[in-house]
Amino acid sequence: MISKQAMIIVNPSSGEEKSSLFIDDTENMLMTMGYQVTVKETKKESDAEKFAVEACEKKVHIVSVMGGDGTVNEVLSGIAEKEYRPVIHIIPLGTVNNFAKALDIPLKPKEAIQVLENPVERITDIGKINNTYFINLVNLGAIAEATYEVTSEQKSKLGSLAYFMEGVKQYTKQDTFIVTVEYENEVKQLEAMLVLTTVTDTIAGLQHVMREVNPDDGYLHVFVIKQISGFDSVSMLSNLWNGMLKDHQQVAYYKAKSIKIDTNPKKVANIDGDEGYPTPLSLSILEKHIKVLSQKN
Ligand SMILES: Nc1ncnc2c1ncn2[C@@H]1O[C@H](COP(=O)(O)OP(=O)(O)OP(=O)(O)O)[C@@H](O)[C@H]1O
Repeated sequence: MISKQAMIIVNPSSGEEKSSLFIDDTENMLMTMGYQVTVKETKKESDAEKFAVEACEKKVHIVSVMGGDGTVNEVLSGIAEKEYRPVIHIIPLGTVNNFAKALDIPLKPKEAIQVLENPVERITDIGKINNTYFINLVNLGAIAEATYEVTSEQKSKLGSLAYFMEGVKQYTKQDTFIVTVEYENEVKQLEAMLVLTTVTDTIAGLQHVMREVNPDDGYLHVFVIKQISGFDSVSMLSNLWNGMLKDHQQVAYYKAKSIKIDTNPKKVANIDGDEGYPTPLSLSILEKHIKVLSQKN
């Protein structure tokens, strides 16, 4: 008899580089459950995606991912448009672990491994951006060369979005850009500081902060944050905290199956100071596409 197949995809560089402590436990648990297990270790960018493609081709039943959001994103990108898609089990080892938080996956690795014993299967959408995929958030906008100071404690407590809001106090007009949103045959042009497009309700490490968002609701949720003052940034943070970002007067909100976003200038850095995406961007949603194991509430 051919036994059921499982694959463990490990990024040894994720978070605090503690993956080696948990590989054996995961492998043993899967073997006890009757799986034949292959362990794949990533060495560089795209390895996790490549292994995930292989898992689809070999019709592996379950893929356990040990890593942070970057690794999970690569794995989900690898399986996104395959006809056969394995069930995904996540052992969060990153620093932020947005996706795990959004799906209520335990953040302690040992507890995340134990999810295998008594899982609930959750189905989630996945976002498509041009020809790649995203599981949480696409953000456009940053305050260039921010000089503001936030303690690392504040940053880890509030997340990088709060850090961004703090920076608003230093903001100058040059930090805005023109965003054109094409949505349900309408074209809207706005002056924006930040555009957030999300599939899940967890952003910048802040868990369940967007009441209108569910990972399986079949929609992209776009928040265009217009020009804001220091005063606005405080009230906006409070709205975010209470799950009401979309209701803030300086926020334009769109719920869409697909949306086109263009900016002027063409390339806008993102919150974390990365280069960001060159625009125009074409975003869409693949509905109820990925099966992820989580815990019972
Ligand atoms: N062996 C490796 N050594 C160094 N970098 C690696 C290795 N394998 C993969 N990578 C890189 O690690 C990146 C993903 O890291 P990941 O997001 O999982 O961890 P993290 O940054 O600590 O977590 P988080 O995103 O939650 O903060 C991938 O984009 C990939 O390029």
